[in-house]
Amino acid sequence: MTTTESVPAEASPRAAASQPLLAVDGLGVEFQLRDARVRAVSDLSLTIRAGELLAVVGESGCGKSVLAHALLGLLPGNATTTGHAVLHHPGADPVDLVTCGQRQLARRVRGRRVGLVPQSPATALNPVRTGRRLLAETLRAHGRDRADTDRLAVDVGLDPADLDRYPHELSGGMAQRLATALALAPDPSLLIADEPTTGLDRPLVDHTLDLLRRRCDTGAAVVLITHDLAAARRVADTVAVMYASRIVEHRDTDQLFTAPAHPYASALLDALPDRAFRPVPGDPPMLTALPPGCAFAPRCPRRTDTCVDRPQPTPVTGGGTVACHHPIPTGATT
Ligand SMILES: Nc1ncnc2c1ncn2[C@@H]1O[C@H](COP(=O)(O)OP(=O)(O)OP(=O)(O)O)[C@@H](O)[C@H]1O
Ligand code: NI
Repeated sequence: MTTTESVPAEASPRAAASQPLLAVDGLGVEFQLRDARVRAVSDLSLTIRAGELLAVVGESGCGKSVLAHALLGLLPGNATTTGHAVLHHPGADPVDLVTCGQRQLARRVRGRRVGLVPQSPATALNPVRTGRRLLAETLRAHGRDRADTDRLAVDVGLDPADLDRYPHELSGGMAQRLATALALAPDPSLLIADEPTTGLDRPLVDHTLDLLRRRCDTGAAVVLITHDLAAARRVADTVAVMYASRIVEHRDTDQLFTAPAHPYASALLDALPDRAFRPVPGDPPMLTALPPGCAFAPRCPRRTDTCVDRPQPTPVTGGGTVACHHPIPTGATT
């Protein structure tokens, strides 16, 4: 804790939840291909607070993983990133993750203040080291006790004996849990978990989700990227719904699930087995040829001529934002 902090570090998680940790403003990512440009993230703005678990949901290819990689400076050379993503940290200067450069990201941010559970962990693990060695090295690099390896394994639902295996000896689900343990080892203030429950059976899915929730309850923040809307509902405080590179709705979890405002969010919820179990009609657009207006309009039952203009995110009664010319009335009173 520093004397300049207005909220004491030992404040309750509820109090900590008022501190902005990451402020993303106008983030854009474009990939240059030989004969086309892929617009993977467009004008994306959001704030994540300490103690908050934000779920990012949306159909395959809408830009969720690119968003994660942009925040960590992990995009390939054909990517151009614009906008800002300012990470605040008690007792340290804020860092703009978009403009600060690879050196700062590597030395001060990646795997320290911000941890990533990658979407395909099996390929991200060093093949010539056992899980125990990978974990012990990460712990030591961050000044933590190597003996914590077993505790971290148990935390993520891994049998400590499995830490003595090499990555190729791990099942997909085991590699997934090891990747989560590696991301947690430095005790990051922000954890970005990209589909962290892939390959896990239901009890381990719930175990992982509860682990992420507990991290937030002790003051860290988590971005959970997931296809699993039930998972988002179980643990997230807020949900950002992405469609074709943009956030189209960002609301409190209960409010979104009770009364979605964007027709796409509503269609996603209707696809759930315990609701209408009806897939979202039509296909998402190519990110190489996004329309100038609302990208969902061709699939949208509420579209009108107005939708040829791009809708901007606007506040929803009761909190949050929706980017739609014809949002579904949410019924909220204040
Ligand atoms: N290096 C790259 N070069 C060109 N296009 C890319 C590159 N990486 C990703 N893309 C494109 O960016 C878009 C967004 O990809 P992204 O991986 O973020 O989707 P996603 O929402 O994470 O999907 P999923 O749910 O399947 O993981 C896709 O159209 C993808 O093809
Ligand atoms: Ni992805």
